[in-house]
Amino acid sequence: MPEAPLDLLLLPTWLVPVEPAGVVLRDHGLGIRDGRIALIAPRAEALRHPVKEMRELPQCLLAPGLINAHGHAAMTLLRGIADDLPLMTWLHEHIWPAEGKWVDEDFVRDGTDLAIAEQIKGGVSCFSDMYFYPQTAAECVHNAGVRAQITVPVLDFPVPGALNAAEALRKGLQLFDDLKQHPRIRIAFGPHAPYTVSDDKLEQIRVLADELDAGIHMHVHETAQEVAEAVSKHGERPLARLARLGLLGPRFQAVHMTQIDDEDLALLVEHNCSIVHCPESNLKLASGFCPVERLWQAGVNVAIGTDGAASNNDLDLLGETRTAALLAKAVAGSATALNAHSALRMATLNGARALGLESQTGSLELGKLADVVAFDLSGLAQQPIYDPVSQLIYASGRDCVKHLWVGGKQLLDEGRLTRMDEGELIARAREWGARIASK
Ligand SMILES: CSC[C@H]1O[C@@H](n2cnc3c(O)ncnc32)[C@H](O)[C@@H]1O
Ligand SMILES: [Zn+2]
Repeated sequence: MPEAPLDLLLLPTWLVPVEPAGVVLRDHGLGIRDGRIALIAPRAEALRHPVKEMRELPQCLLAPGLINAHGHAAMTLLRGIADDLPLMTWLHEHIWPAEGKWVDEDFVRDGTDLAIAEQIKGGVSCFSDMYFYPQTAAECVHNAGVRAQITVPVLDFPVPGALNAAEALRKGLQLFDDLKQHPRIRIAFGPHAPYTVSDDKLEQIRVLADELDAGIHMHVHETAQEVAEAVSKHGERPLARLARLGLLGPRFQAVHMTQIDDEDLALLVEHNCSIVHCPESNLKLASGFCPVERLWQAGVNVAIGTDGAASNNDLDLLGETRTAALLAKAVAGSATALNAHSALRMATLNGARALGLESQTGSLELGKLADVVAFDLSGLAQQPIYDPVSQLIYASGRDCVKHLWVGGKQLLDEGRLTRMDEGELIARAREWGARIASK
């Protein structure tokens, strides 16, 4: 049988598979067939394969698409509405009142589309979302062609789209059912935080997540205040409470974790949990510092997230990765902490692992989905190039993102969105901005 032709052969100057770690392949080709990576070979060998389409990518670094492991997509429409405030003031006095007033299905649709477009332009092939009207966010993901974990938000009080936790879970279970075969969307549970979800609901979520083999994604230990209040009210740290309730395990995604004592670390290791580190949101809200190097040394999987655009204020995962690499050194008091290759791994394969997708995406390996980003390193500010990964993490901005494929489908071509109308997205966002600012 003659070999079936590749659908697409990409020929970059550098190919960084992420797995194996630390490898940079020069002058190699990556072939895609049926949405998956079908070939990685030296250029001359790759060119001997039959191909339908070939793309030369001179001075480009080809890497796995970036994975934004925590965000609130539709909050793009609240970008800059309440800056320079600590978490609880920001949330109680500004964000929750604004969400109560403005968030409906149209808000979520327009805000999520804007977030998806911003992320595609920033090289993100997959993101995690925790927001209201998850069914609407799922529709946006479906239409845009990206990959996502959509979480079902659960809180003890009424929120947009659900009068109570029971309604949120009922609608969430319907979403699980509707999307269980979706090739790009994975549904998970999103209990908001230990201070907003009571034990009975957490226990219910544990049972459902076990039954459905689903992820549990939650803000945990975001600030020292959260931990101190829990200890003074209940005599227990929030992570210890979650362990007692049986929530911790390999499907548990603890977002933030700026406060980690020895017992917390032991729990994270014992239960093989993932952490989602959101350094810029933590810096801007002065929430604290996640001890990334300590976690890394202990073998805990650490992924990266931007958090929402109202606390970051962008969805720039490449920038976030640079911040993470720099901050890890300052927090560890060691310049060797989190080097550029490890930082890129956090932004790709570790994100995939946190979301339970590591067998499918997060690295450029044969058989994996073709979620691939091409960064253009030909610019003046990136010269000379000793190590292209160092140049990407420490010397490049998201303007160098040139192409993005998700499952082999091109969503960004020469920096332009292929499926979304940028002008229309901007117009819709401006309309929301004008409406919200006028009230
Ligand atoms: C369950 S829907 C999401 C809910 O979370 C709020 N939120 C956004 N960022 C944060 C954060 O850093 N900590 C806690 N809560 C946050 C968002 O505004 C929604 O209300
Ligand atoms: Zn968040």
